[in-house]
Amino acid sequence: MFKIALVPGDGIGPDIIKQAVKVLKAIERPGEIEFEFTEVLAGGTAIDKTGHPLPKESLDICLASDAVLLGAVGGPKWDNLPGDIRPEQALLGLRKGLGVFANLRPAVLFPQLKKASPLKEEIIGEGIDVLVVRELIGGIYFGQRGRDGDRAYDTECYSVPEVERIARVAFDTARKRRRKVTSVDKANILESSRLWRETITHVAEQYPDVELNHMYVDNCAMQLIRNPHQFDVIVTSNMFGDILSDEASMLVGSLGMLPSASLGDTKRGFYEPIHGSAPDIAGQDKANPLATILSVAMMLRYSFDLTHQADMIERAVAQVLEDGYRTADIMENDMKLVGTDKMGDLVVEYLNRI
Ligand SMILES: NC(=O)C1=CN([C@@H]2O[C@H](COP(=O)(O)OP(=O)(O)OC[C@H]3O[C@@H](n4cnc5c(N)ncnc54)[C@H](O)[C@@H]3O)[C@@H](O)[C@H]2O)C=CC1
Ligand SMILES: CC(C)CC(=O)C(=O)O
Ligand SMILES: [Mg+2]
Repeated sequence: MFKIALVPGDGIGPDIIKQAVKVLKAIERPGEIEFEFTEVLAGGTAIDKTGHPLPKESLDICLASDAVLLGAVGGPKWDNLPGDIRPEQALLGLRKGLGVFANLRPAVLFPQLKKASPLKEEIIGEGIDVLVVRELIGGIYFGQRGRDGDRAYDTECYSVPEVERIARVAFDTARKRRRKVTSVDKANILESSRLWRETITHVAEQYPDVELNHMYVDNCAMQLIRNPHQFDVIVTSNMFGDILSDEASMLVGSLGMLPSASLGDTKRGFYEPIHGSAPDIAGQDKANPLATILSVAMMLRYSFDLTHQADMIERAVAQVLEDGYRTADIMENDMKLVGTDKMGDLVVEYLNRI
C-alpha cells in the first residue's frame, strides 16, 4: 500500500488533481498495487479555513506519506496578504519540510506536439530533451528578506554543502543521459554564484566522464531558444531554475506539459506540475492536466519503483496526442479540442487498452 498525500490547492489545482487520481486508480491492482489517498489542506483555501497557508497537520500528513502530489497554490484573492501568510508560503513550507532539495523538470517534446512548439522544425530536428535540475530549498526564495523604511530586500545565500548535493544529483543524472552538465549562474556579478561555480567545478572532478560547462543565466535564456540541443542537464539555483523551466516548457509546447519531481535523501518525493494555479482559466474545464498526469508517472518511477506503470502512463499520453486530442493550450488546426476532464478520461481509456 503506497500512501499518497494529495494537495489540490487553489485555482485549477483541484481539477488537475482529480485527473491524476483517475489515472492512479486505473493503475491499481488489488493485492498488488494499491494507493491510499489523504487529502491535505494547503494554500489559499487553507488560509480561508484556518488562517494559515500550511497548517501543521497538513505537513505532518505529507511527512507520513510515501509521496506527495500537489496541484497548485495561489491566486488574486490572496495577493494582498503579507508575505508570510501568502498561499505560496505553503509550497515553500512543504518543499522545505519534506527536505526535497532537488527539483527535476524534464522538458521533453512529444513528437505529436512538434507544431505546438514555437521553434522552427529545423531547430527541433529529432526532438527536444532537456532536464532542468533546480536547487529547491535554498537561495533567494529562502533568504533573509524584509522592509526597512522605503526600502525592501531579499537575499541569495548558498553554502558549499547545499551546492555540492544538488551538483551530485545533476552529475549522477547526466551519467544516465547524454553525460553533459551546464551549470547556470550569474558569477560575473553575484558572490553566491561565484561560490556556486567553484563548488560545481570541484564536484565535477569526481565525474571525469561527464562534460561540464558554465553559462550565465541571461545567455542561457537566449541559448535555450537558439539551440536547445546544446543542453542535456542544466543545474541551477532556485530562482534561475524557476524561470528557465517555464521558458523550457514552451519549447515543448506548453507550460501545461511540464511535470516535476522533487527529491531529497529518501524515496519520499514531492510531485507537481511546474505551472501555477492559472486563475485566468480556473473553473472553466480548460486546464491541461497532462503535466500533473506526467508528474504521477515520475512519482511511480522515483518513489515507488513502478517503472513499467510509469512507462504505461507516458505511452497513454503519447497515444492520446497521436489520436489528435488537445486541450486549448496545445490546440492546432484539425485537432480535437477537449477539456480537462475529458483529457483525464482519455488517458485512463488508453491506459486500460495497453
Ligand atoms: N507550484 C505552484 O503552486 C505555483 C503557483 N503559482 C501561483 O499561481 C498563481 C498564478 O500565477 P501565474 O504567474 O499566472 O502562472 P501560472 O503558471 O498559473 O499561469 C501562467 C499562464 O499559463 C497558463 N497555464 C498554466 N497552467 C496551465 C495548464 N495546466 N493548462 C493550460 N494553461 C495553463 C495560465 O492560464 C496562464 O495564462 C499566482 O498566485 C502564483 O503565485 C505560480 C507558479 C507555481
Ligand atoms: C511560489 C513559486 C516559487 C512557485 C513557482 O513558480 C515554482 O516553483 O515554479
Ligand atoms: Mg515557477
